[in-house]
Amino acid sequence: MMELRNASLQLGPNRILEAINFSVQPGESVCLVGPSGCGKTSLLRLAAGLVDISGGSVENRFACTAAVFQEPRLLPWRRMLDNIALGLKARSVPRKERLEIARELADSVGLADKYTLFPHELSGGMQQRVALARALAVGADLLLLDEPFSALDVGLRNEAQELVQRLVVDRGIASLLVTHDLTEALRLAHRVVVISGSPGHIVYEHRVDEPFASRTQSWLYEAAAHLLRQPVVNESFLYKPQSEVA
Ligand SMILES: Nc1ncnc2c1ncn2[C@@H]1O[C@H](COP(=O)(O)OP(=O)(O)OP(=O)(O)O)[C@@H](O)[C@H]1O
Repeated sequence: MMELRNASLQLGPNRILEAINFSVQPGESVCLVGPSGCGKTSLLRLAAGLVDISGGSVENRFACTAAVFQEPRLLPWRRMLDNIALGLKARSVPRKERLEIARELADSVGLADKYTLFPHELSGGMQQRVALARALAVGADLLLLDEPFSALDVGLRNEAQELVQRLVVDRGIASLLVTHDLTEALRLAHRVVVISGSPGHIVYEHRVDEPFASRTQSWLYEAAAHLLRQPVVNESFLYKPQSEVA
């Protein structure tokens, strides 16, 4: 599992996060939601070990953690299949084997006919799917996903959420997903964690007991409306950082 205990983060003069206590269990899908600037990405970076914690502790006992960011961050000079296989190369997996794994993953994210294309020949949604396949290729048991669908339009977003559900959540890969979209969180999470304030802190946690198969569009809207009726959640979504207050 991965656990943050009383974690805080200070970047330069700014106190970004404070008193963060939460964990991700094996196979669990946790979604972090909250208004822009509340520190969701910073929390993910803490979890990924990309920034140093300022107080408290972060412990990651997962065997392999991989991340997918807002931008796909593919290597422009590498073909699609080689981009998926990148992490395997770093782990010295022989070329034949890594291409086999990459092909299988390319197929599972719906890019079977695009093996030899370069990133600039792929649409934004396709590039995002390559990034997801690349993270899955290394056999991660914890995936950190930072708003991977935010740049996609509604139809593609729906498709990408379906992929994450099928390839990550249903396969029992633990995930920590940042989004500012409550319905997206409610669709994919076992647990939704709401962050707000400055410094950012956890204001609400919500376990989602509805089976994934029953989370229809109308259920999602209903569940989001229910969450937004909780005063602390409602306030957090109305919250504006001091810098944005006129
Ligand atoms: N390197 C840094 N130095 C100082 N402050 C930073 C740094 N990186 C981020 N911040 C500040 O930390 C706060 C939280 O930023 P963060 O990107 O984690 O929020 P977020 O909730 O992910 O926002 P969004 O939803 O808009 O992506 C912001 O006020 C931001 O300006």
